[in-house]
Amino acid sequence: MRLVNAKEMLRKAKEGHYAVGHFNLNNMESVRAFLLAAQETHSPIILGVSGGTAKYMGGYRTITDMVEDFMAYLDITVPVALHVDHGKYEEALDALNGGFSSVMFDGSKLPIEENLEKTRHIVELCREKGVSVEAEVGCIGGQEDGHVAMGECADPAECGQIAKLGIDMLAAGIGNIHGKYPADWKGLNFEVLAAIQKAAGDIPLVLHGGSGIPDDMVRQAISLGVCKVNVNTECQIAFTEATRKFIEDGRDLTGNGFTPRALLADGLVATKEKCIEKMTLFGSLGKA
Ligand SMILES: O=C(O)C[C@@H](O)[C@H](O)C(=O)COP(=O)(O)O
Ligand SMILES: [Zn+2]
Repeated sequence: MRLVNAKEMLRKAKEGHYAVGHFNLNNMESVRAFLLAAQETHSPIILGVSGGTAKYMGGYRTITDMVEDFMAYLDITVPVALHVDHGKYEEALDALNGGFSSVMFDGSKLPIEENLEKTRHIVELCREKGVSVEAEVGCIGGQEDGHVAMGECADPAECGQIAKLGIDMLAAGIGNIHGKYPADWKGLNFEVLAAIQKAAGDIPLVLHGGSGIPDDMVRQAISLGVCKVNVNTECQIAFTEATRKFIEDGRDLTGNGFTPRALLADGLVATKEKCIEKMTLFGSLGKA
């Protein structure tokens, strides 16, 4: 199966009251781990690529070719969307030219008028190529410049404005943040989430910062209209901890003692298991 855009998988998720997992790629092992997890559980999946990952992995075209070739090699038959994550304007255009099937343009740090104008333009370009579009309103913070944000909430009126531009999904702050949540985090704001969904009509909503949110909050968010949940940090931790344990147990010294593929094998398995755990929580198993 070829890459698909995220429109149809999110429409089905909305109708079926579950969410599709968005998992960030970080290296070749993560490509393999997420594709195998989705195929094994018969789940649709969205593979997210940040600007940093695009640079690390050789640019958007290289990643498109790698994912498509892996899909053919592993005989992947479930729907897979390849999605720019938090794309700046130029990154969104590069990914569009590089064969991505879905694009997030993140104009949330711009004045709202500029965010609307640039999102409108990205939507026009993506429509021509059958590529789905995610927009963002109300900056979703994280640990930046040594300061841990506590989670901003977006303005539902602004969400209503951007939803009218023909986007396919909307990311809006509801108290969620990227990375590890601080101990005194107040939780998701479900009143704001309900108001945003009302303002955005039937546009599927996206929950960023999906690592570390208590399961019951994730379920409630899905029941209120979240159809895509982004996860990166928990998968990175799973990979790193498993790899560290492999070394600390001295297993890297078995065999010839210097094989990189063996060194990374446990990390791959741990990433796949974490992905399946999250897809189970999101309710997407068997929905491909
Ligand atoms: O960290 C990235 O580069 C990707 C994230 O911003 C992603 O969009 C996301 O929201 C995942 O959040 P996390 O699970 O808290 O890392
Ligand atoms: Zn994010």
